[in-house]
Amino acid sequence: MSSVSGGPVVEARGLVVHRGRTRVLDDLDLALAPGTVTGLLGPSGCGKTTLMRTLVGVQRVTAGEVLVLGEPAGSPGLRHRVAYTSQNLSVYPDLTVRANVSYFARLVGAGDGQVGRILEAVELGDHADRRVETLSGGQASRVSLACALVGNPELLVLDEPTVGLDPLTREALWTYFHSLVAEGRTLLVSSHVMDEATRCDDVLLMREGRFLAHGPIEELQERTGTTTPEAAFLALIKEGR
Ligand SMILES: Nc1ncnc2c1ncn2[C@@H]1O[C@H](COP(=O)(O)OP(=O)(O)OP(=O)(O)O)[C@@H](O)[C@H]1O
Repeated sequence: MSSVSGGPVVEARGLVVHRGRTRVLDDLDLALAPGTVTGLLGPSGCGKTTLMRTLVGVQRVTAGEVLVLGEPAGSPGLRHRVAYTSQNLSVYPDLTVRANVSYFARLVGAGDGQVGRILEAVELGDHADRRVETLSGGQASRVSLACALVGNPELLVLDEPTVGLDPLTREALWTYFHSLVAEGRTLLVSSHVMDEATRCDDVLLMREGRFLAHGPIEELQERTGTTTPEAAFLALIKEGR
């Protein structure tokens, strides 16, 4: 699936980003392996969204280099190969679920069969003919997700995709994410919920614009002598002081 012959799908070096006067990303190095799901975890305001915006090329970079699938982040050639869902809804509220997803499908040349498959995958098949404005917040955010997924992107950058979801839907979504990984796609998924670390191949623990650690959560727990992602995170903060 990855076009960079086994090399990292995302590679950042010396990445610095300012927002206003704040240095929000502070000299980050990062490599994401193909066919993995990485959890980007850290407290509110630590820079997760800013990092994701940088990877998809919509954030002004102060310094450093970011390559995605071998090309500079935001290159036109990456448009259909990289999908991003933000925390804001990016769909048309007055259109039905199916009309929204079909619209995005046409933009990327995907067929009706793919629209149906995606709607089932995000558990919106039963709501396909409802207007988005009549859905709950969690349902509406899954419409955004379906729109992002419909083009079969190689890299998916998903900002808090499971926020506000009930446990069953959350479970179904993670099952779907793992099926994408099994196909060789690469996912970066942010979350406030530390427990979601256990669903990821690797976690990136972030604090105040820097990475505290990057690796499988089991290894980080072992290294810190802890038994939960939350405790590992707290131990790593103490270690870093
Ligand atoms: N448009 C902006 N102008 C100035 N500063 C900003 C802007 N957007 C975000 N920031 C600041 O950048 C820092 C990182 O914000 P960011 O949204 O990347 O964090 P986050 O980890 O995604 O937070 P959350 O989990 O709450 O979404 C915060 O200190 C925030 O106040």
